[in-house]
Amino acid sequence: MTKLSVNVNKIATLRNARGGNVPDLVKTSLDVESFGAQGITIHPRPDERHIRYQDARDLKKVVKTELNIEGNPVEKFINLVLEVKPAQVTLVPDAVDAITSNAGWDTVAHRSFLQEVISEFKANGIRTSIFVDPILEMVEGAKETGADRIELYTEAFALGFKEGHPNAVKPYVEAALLAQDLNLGLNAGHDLSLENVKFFADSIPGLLEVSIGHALIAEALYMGLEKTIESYLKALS
Ligand SMILES: CC(=O)[C@@H](O)[C@H](O)COP(=O)(O)O
Ligand SMILES: NCC(=O)COP(=O)(O)O
Repeated sequence: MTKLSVNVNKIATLRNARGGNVPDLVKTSLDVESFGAQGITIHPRPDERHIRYQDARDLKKVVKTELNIEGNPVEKFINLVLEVKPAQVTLVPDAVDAITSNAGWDTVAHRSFLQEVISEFKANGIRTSIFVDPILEMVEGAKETGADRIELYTEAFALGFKEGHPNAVKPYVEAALLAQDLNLGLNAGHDLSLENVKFFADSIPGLLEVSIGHALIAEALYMGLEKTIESYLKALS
């Protein structure tokens, strides 16, 4: 079974639009858990435009499933993760001004930096994952960094699938098989939705976790959060 970690960035975006505490990120995250999601993902960006660093501290106190913190390991982010000690940290090489994550790591060019950061997180008992494109050399490079898992960046799959090309999943299957051979755990995320997630999860061997936010929150506008999460859990079972 693949676990569902709900990315609650968009709840924070909505809250920040008015400056108060509606919707309440902590309450929504607890509801998400009570509806059956097996994890909560947050991606604090340096400008704190959605998730604030304080949100990570607040969520750590109450999340009973797995808290996954994603982000670019700049000093401020590293310090936050070491303070909060989530179940998992996912390293994403996003530029400060990026609208959203738009590429995986070059795990060969950044190997020694990633090795250093990962060993510090692991020494603090935090599971580590690296966001990568489905490129075999990058999966091999991720193994060399000492990471526990990789998260496959699924935007290209989502786009191909939407345009009627289910074979867009092929590079992901190959990357997943290599990850299995290398004994690297496998997560995936970005632009997954109720339309594509079942096909993706059924195609990918050894998929441990998907993190989904943007589409899930948009779908919940029509279906409600509880029913939407139920639909994802069914698709992933
Ligand atoms: C790592 C990743 O794929 C992202 O999708 C992400 O965490 C979402 O970030 P935004 O909510 O800022 O678009
Ligand atoms: N790691 C991906 C994630 O957390 C959510 O991405 P998206 O569903 O908002 O595109």
